[in-house]
Amino acid sequence: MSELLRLENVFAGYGEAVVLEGISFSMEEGDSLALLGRNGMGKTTLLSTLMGAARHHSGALHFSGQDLAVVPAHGRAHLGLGWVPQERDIFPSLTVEENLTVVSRPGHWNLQRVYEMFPRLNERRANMGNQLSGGEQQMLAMGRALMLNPKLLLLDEPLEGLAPLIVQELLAIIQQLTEESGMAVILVEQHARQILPLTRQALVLERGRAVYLGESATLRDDRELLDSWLACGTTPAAH
Ligand SMILES: Nc1ncnc2c1ncn2[C@@H]1O[C@H](COP(=O)(O)OP(=O)(O)OP(=O)(O)O)[C@@H](O)[C@H]1O
Repeated sequence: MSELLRLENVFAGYGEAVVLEGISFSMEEGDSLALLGRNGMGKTTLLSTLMGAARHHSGALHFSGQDLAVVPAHGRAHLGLGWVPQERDIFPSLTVEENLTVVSRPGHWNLQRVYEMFPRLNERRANMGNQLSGGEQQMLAMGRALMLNPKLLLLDEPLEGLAPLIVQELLAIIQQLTEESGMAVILVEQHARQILPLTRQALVLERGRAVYLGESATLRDDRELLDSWLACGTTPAAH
């Protein structure tokens, strides 16, 4: 496997404000990373920095052999970055199928494969984006990102606010993506216990700094670490 993403001592934020301080990690092709931390610790800012939506101040940012810092935001999807933002941002007045095809690029993921992965979207293919439940919107946002055939998929709190049954359905799909698809995935979550079993490595942010970078399995088994950084080691998962 070759290296896909490398951050070295990255500082980033909004305007002059610095949110991320000295972040370093790397991922290989097909790798998976759980990006964890409590509210406001910088998880979304890290994804936004990769997508060019937050301001990169300093430090090396390499993706797929290129210096990402010099690639404008609009060119990053083309390079192979797929983003599913927390807000989902689906097009409300387009049908499910139009949402999926409007941004597609050739590759393994096509309409048929996306419908196989998300049978609910197939059932709803003629519905408008604004006629979907929250869970269906999340599926559509993920399906649309897959249609771009990214090398790295960024999922920002995909389970947020969804009913338990949908959460279980999405967790099974995310597991297929992280374990079988060959695509690399960064998964942002506040509920660490649900996603640590699905990812190879984990990065925990605390006020914009990395306080843990290592195997997800190690973090999963360490209640003390989970409690101190995430306050979730001994409490039941929220969903
Ligand atoms: N557009 C913005 N402009 C200025 N500051 C911002 C902006 N977005 C986020 N911030 C600040 O950056 C810090 C990190 O926020 P961020 O959204 O990255 O955290 P997070 O870990 O993703 O939290 P959450 O789980 O609530 O989404 C916070 O202090 C937040 O107020």
